[in-house]
Amino acid sequence: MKIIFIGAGNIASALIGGLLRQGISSDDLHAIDPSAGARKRLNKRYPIETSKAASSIVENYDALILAVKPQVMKKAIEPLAPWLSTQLIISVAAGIRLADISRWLNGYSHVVRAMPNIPALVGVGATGLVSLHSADDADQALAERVLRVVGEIIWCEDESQIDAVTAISGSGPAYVFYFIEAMRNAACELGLNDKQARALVLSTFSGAIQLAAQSDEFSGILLERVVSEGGTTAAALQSFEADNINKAISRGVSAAYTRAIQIGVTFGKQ
Ligand SMILES: NC(=O)C1=CN([C@@H]2O[C@H](COP(=O)(O)OP(=O)(O)OC[C@H]3O[C@@H](n4cnc5c(N)ncnc54)[C@H](O)[C@@H]3O)[C@@H](O)[C@H]2O)C=CC1
Ligand SMILES: O=C(O)[C@@H]1CCC=N1
Repeated sequence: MKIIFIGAGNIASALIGGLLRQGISSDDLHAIDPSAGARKRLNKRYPIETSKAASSIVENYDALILAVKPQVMKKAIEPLAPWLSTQLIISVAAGIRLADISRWLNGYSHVVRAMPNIPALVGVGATGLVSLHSADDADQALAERVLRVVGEIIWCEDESQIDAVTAISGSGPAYVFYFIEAMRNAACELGLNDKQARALVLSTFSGAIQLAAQSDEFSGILLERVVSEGGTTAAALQSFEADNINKAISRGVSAAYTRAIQIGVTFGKQ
């Protein structure tokens, strides 16, 4: 399974790191990026070959992962068209729709959209996938093989669901890091030092997540187990409710979803 990345930034780096950690050979990976800085940063961490522009080497790979920003996608992929025959295209860009990618590649049919997330770096990513109707079983099987290496995958039935995946698990690690930072700051305000705060907050997140994953019960029931009437947790939860934190999270996720749709519409007009 030979994979070439178009774009060598944050998500490409997480996927490359994850693939290498899970035993994919560095000889089977390549990254193209016009930025010398991006290539240098990648090569500092991973010993894979890189190039500054697309060339006929694209023909030697089974899958191309498009990992550029949505606004430069058209410009980045148009030069690839002459070297495509049966290779699978996997776009990880937020919003950019399958039909537009196919059109920019002169009607190329082997296209899948994937929305991974950065825990892929440590093999525990979550990826949603959706394919063009014209993509065949072999395309879907290869996309699954590539992304399963770095974590869980789910298939979406229609393309609008991938925008929901983007808002939940694509952007989601940032929401979790935001909550972690807020808890760390709160711990320090209460007099714990930064080392203590980091240890307690990370163990609490990791412990709660493992408990929820290993339990048959909904997280709402697990939450109730922590709450004592008139106790400390109840005091915190009443304060969260008064601040409408639940609604604020829902509004934030909706904003991400709406933005994914806007990105698709705006940049798909090109
Ligand atoms: N960062 C994340 O957690 C996730 C990002 N994504 C998607 O992945 C894409 C990339 O995001 P990041 O890695 O965060 O951005 P980034 O800015 O870190 O990386 C993008 C890279 O593309 C390169 N690039 C620009 N023009 C190019 C061209 N013509 N050919 C090849 N490379 C070119 C840039 O030099 C840069 O290194 C976006 O579309 C984003 O929606 C998807 C899932 C998660
Ligand atoms: O923020 C973004 O647009 C990308 C998509 C999901 C995570 N990062």
